[in-house]
Amino acid sequence: MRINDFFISGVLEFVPVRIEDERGHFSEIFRREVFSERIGPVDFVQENESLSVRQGTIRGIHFQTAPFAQGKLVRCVAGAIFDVAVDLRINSPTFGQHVCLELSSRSGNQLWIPAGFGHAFCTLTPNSLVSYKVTERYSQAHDAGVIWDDDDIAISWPSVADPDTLSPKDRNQPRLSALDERQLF
Ligand SMILES: Cc1cn([C@H]2C[C@H](O)[C@@H](COP(=O)(O)OP(=O)(O)O[C@H]3O[C@H](C)C(=O)[C@H](O)[C@H]3O)O2)c(=O)[nH]c1=O
Repeated sequence: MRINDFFISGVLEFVPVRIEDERGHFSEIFRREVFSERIGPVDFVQENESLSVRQGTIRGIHFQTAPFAQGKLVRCVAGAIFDVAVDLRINSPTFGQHVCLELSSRSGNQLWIPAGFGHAFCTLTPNSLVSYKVTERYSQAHDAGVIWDDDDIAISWPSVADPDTLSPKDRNQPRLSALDERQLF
């Protein structure tokens, strides 16, 4: 497992080893001891899957507020996505800054996004299937977000990004500057 870090502390890329043979490949996509050596003890309590049939589908920027803030281990099982993690930790020196990374079924890479971050992605292919483990269960009452094209966060979305694909919820997310500190981490 190769592990890469970024300029924002806590966010990591995991790239599992693929053992190829004439049938295809085998890969250990998660082994707790490898993960906890680097991240510390985490308990994944739920795993999600989302299929986006259209290239350019934008989902997010989402997070859950305390006490249901989620760490997420994200991978793209089919297709490819432009994945984004936004630092929403109030006291972080990189507050409001983001990491973006292509996740794809071809590379098998994964992004670890700690609690305290917003998460969003844009699909780069049709029928992109995203699977992610989370460290807290879903709580609709704690589901929150920031608008995808927030000026202060200033994500350079890929040219295929299509705002027409936004869910009604995502069309109406608040700007980062409009969020009350109690809604953040
Ligand atoms: C997240 C979630 C949603 N739902 C229900 C709520 C809605 O009825 C339906 C679709 O939810 P939503 O529109 O929030 O799905 P996405 O737009 O894919 O949101 C996700 O995408 C971004 C990128 C994320 O990182 C979050 O995990 C998550 O918010 O699934 C559940 O039943 N359980 C859940 O854990």
